Amino acid sequence: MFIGAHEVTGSNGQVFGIDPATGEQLDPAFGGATPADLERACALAAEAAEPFAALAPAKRADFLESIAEKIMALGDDLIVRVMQESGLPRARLEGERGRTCNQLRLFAGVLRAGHYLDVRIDPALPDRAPPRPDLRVANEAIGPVAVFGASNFPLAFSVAGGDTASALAAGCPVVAKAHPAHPGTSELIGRAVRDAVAAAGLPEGVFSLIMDSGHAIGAALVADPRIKAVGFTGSRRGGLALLEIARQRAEPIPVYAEMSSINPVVLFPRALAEKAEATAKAFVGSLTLGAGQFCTNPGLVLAVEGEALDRFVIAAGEALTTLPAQTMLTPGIASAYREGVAALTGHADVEIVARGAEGGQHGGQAGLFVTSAEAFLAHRELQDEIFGAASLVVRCPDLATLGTVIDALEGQLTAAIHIVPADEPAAADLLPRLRAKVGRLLVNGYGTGVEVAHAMVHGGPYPATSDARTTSVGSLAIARFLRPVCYQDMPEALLPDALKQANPLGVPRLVDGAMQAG
Ligand SMILES: NC(=O)C1=CN([C@@H]2O[C@H](COP(=O)(O)OP(=O)(O)OC[C@H]3O[C@@H](n4cnc5c(N)ncnc54)[C@H](OP(=O)(O)O)[C@@H]3O)[C@@H](O)[C@H]2O)C=CC1
Ligand SMILES: O=C(O)CCC(=O)C(=O)O
Repeated sequence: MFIGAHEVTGSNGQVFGIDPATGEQLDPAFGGATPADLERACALAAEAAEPFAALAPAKRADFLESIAEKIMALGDDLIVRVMQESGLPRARLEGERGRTCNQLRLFAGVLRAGHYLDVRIDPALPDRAPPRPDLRVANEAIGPVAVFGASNFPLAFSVAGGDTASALAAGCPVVAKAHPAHPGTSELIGRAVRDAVAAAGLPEGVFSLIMDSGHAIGAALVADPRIKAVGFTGSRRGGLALLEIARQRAEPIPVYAEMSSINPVVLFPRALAEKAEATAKAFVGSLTLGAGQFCTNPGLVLAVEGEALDRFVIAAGEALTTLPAQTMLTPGIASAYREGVAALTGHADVEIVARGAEGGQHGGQAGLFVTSAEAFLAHRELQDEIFGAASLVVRCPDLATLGTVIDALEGQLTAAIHIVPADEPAAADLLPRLRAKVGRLLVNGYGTGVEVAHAMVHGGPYPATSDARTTSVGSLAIARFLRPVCYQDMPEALLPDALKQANPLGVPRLVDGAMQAG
């Protein structure tokens, strides 16, 4: 672990990585944090909060870029360890490393551009009746943030992933809790961040990495009064547990939890008639990407029954049958997947369309299933997330019933519609109902492979996330860790640089309601 600058082997139980391909326990043993380790990490984070928040944005940008450089400098040692701990293939992990570093660089750009500060100045109007005071507002860091690394993206959603990058960009110290599925990866990345903190001459409490051999330390981290927000990606049960801890604190805090989503894909009739087979092939590619271990995985297909949907189902089934099983991330995730699929196959109203090949100790065998709209509407459990490469096709008698199915859905990260121009009137009717459910609507594609960009939303209504107003991917993610602070009639010398009259940071500002470039 890294408790500030210090390398610490915890003495509170042990955490081992497991090679999911073989089930073999990987050396070395990592030690779990003691309450004293956690206390020190939180105390250091609290000490670092003010100086880190006050650091010039351009310096924080340099720091984020330096983390990216240090991650790249880990070279193949990093990739080899992540492969061992996750069972994910090299090409995917090299891509994920690139995404992780680009995410850090994206936030460096955000800091240099300055829009994130959302500076607004309403100059005093002393002659108005009543007089208006001088009002200046800018976003400021919320304080230390707890980040829970996700199992399924050991780099891009983990120790130096999107939550950490956006919190550090906002000027918030981070106490990261490693996911126990990849302790070795977490140590390597943690060292890169710790070294970047030292190289930038920042207070050591800007970053700590803790391990937990059970739930107690993670829970105590969320409960610690010095922590002001939490970032989490994982199960609904885990996210809700952390939300409950945060709610019961003397000072409740926001928990930004990204949890479960089945990402409906709506196949409109004309598109289905024109391109059922090609759509099915692309669908199976997205469904089985990374053994289906994406929260953006297309777990639900909605369409009007008929010959065109039959063609889609047959083509998707044929594509899926030929696929080998893929090693899942952990023994626990593989068995949860098998249980989820068993519940579906045992359901009286669900038919099996096709299964992929079996294989491997923790192999995920892909599956495609079909049910009726009537059964889907009657059985709420049919929309539970099955984390892995399983999807359910819901045959609807008509578009009106398809709309009713959409209305019955829980909140989702994404929904995809497949259309040709002749479907647009029907799509226009259903879009408002879909929009009410999701954070991102996409056309003729699938939600897997989220672009890290300024206009991305990786969020959505509960249970996709705990706060539909936010995103965990893309530059808007920084907003989760900022809060507006207004200065009224503050003397120039006491104002933060972002709000000084001469605009020393050169940031864009809304002055008396008019936008001024930086
Ligand atoms: N939709 C999605 O994006 C994802 C969904 N999942 C789902 O989650 C299941 C389990 O996967 P996993 O990644 O381990 O997700 P979990 O939600 O179980 O765990 C994620 C992190 O939260 C911690 N945690 C969970 N519950 C608590 C608690 N009550 N108190 C304190 N800390 C807690 C875990 O710690 P520890 O493990 O040490 O207990 C871990 O660090 C999968 O089978 C899948 O169903 C998983 C990943 C992504
Ligand atoms: O699809 C992606 O690229 C990201 C998916 C994701 O956020 C997740 O699985 O947790």
